[in-house]
Amino acid sequence: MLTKRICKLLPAVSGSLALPRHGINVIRRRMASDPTTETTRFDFLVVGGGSGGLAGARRAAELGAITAVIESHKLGGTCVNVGCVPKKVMWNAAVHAEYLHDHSDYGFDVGNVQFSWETLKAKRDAFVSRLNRIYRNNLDKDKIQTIEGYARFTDGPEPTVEVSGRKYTAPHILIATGGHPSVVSDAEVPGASLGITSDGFFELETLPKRSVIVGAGYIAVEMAGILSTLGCKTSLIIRQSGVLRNFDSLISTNCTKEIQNCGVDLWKYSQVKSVCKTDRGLEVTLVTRDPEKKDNMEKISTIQEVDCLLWAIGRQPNTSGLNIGKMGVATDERGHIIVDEFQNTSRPGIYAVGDVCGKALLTPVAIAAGRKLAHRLFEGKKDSKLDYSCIPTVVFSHPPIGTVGLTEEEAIKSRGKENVKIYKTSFTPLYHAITSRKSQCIMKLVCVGKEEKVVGLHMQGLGCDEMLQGFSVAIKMGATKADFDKTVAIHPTSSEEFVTMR
Ligand SMILES: Cc1cc2nc3c(=O)[nH]c(=O)nc-3n(C[C@H](O)[C@H](O)[C@H](O)COP(=O)(O)OP(=O)(O)OC[C@H]3O[C@@H](n4cnc5c(N)ncnc54)[C@H](O)[C@@H]3O)c2cc1C
Ligand SMILES: NC(=O)c1ccc[n+]([C@@H]2O[C@H](COP(=O)([O-])OP(=O)(O)OC[C@H]3O[C@@H](n4cnc5c(N)ncnc54)[C@H](OP(=O)(O)O)[C@@H]3O)[C@@H](O)[C@H]2O)c1
Ligand SMILES: N[C@@H](CCC(=O)N[C@@H](CS)C(=O)NCC(=O)O)C(=O)O
Repeated sequence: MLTKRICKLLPAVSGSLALPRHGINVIRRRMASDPTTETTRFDFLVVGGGSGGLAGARRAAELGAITAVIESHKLGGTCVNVGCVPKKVMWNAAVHAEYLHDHSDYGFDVGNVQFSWETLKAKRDAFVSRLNRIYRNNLDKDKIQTIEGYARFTDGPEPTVEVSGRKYTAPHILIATGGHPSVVSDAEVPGASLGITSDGFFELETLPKRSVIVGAGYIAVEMAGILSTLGCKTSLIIRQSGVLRNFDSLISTNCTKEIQNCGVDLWKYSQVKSVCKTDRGLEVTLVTRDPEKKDNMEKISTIQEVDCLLWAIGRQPNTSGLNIGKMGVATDERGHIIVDEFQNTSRPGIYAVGDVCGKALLTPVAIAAGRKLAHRLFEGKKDSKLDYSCIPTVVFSHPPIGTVGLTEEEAIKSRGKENVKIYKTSFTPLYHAITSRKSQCIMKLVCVGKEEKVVGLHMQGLGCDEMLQGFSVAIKMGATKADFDKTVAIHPTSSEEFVTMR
């Protein structure tokens, strides 16, 4: 069963493994060590063995390029080790906890159910370690050299990368070094370093009893939902009135409600003022200034006996140690590498993909950009580039959110209010017809022009995570509202509402 699941996650494990077409002799010839400079040469040198780097490297090798991947930590990068994969395991566990509440309504007497975080963590860690090994095997099978260590650029007649005193070069070097969680310094918030980030969340050995999460984005919403649903008293501290403020307003408003519906204690218009350690845990002092209240007075509150303070306030690119400034690789004010639509940096022969570029920080985006680049460089497909429009994304909240394309606000801004037509609905899914626990399903279609082209689709509700991919295909193909209406509904499902909206 596990093997089957891994294969689904990693198609190449079970599928045919494409070896470089030129064979091993060519590898010897092109992966040559220059005895005068002791620099090893490849066709393609990839810095970072995460989603984008691995995908780009493997596609390049398949297309015949002699390739190496440099990784300083664990193969698989953020997604495999401290991101999507372990997060989804935790979300699945939380979904079990939710369903447990509904079992008696569905006629099951499950008695006194015990939950072991320790068991879950051990199984999750074992799975992640297995993925690390699979990725290593995949690289070996594809004849891609894995170089362990931290890469740093050194300039010379050509861009060169140094790892543990050894030098490597290639006519094409890809930077796919991802990012790391942003932190608040103790100077900004005294005691801030007593907290952890999402990386630390995956190291927790026991389920915290009392957690405080700071942030209003994907990670804050997902981790607050997981902890609260698994039984930890959880407070979420947000600076404004709602979470996910960059999402469509319907999603932001509804998710802000749902997060409280799953037991999270939400502190709006609040920020952490200070943190201190007591013998009963952390004491987190908050400052709240609520503009919705008449007096709008600053209020100071304290949350005590906190055993997990988690900062989830965004991510920073891994560029500071690369020495790329001296290479003529331009970065923005936050350190993200600036690339054009073909992932070219400002230095010819050096490219960047994934989180390090700071645009759409999602695994499939990094993978797709890496693969498109490989086709351009090693298959001569000069127009091969990723189209960054209409990228579907799911937030694994409770219930999950699915969203693709323009928000209502973006459509109005770009097309004018008179050219935008909105269809929306809100209902209680049939699953909840007989449960005392309820969650809503909300849906919105954003259409533009006379033809009512669907340019945005936003939803939150049971099953919305798995519902999104198919609708994204239709929207990418340019479907109109009439195309949606022409499609016969599937009953009884929540997704049918999208083809019967009026
Ligand atoms: C908690 C969390 C949950 C997430 N959930 C999802 C999700 O559900 N769905 C989704 O699509 N995305 C999710 N993401 C985002 C996703 O993980 C990233 O977008 C994706 O991993 C980016 O891939 P990348 O290749 O750009 O970088 P990474 O995967 O971060 O890989 C970069 C690699 O480069 C290595 N590296 C860095 N510097 C050097 C150096 N100088 N030398 C050698 N190696 C170096 C790092 O060790 C790392 O392995 C999540 C992220 C987090 C943090
Ligand atoms: N399911 C998924 O696909 C998934 C899951 C996890 C992560 N990711 C990716 O990883 C990225 C990083 O996730 P993230 O949640 O860390 O970042 P994020 O989604 O960018 O959200 C961070 C939010 O935290 C708030 N914030 C920023 N600084 C703050 C501060 N000093 N104090 C309090 N709040 C602050 C901001 O919200 P306000 O401005 O509203 O205050 C900001 O939008 C995401 O953007 C996403 O692309 C994807
Ligand atoms: N469905 C994906 C593969 C699954 C996937 O996204 N895997 C993540 C980690 S579990 C990844 O980073 N893959 C990099 C790679 O497959 O090269 C694809 O082939 O595009």
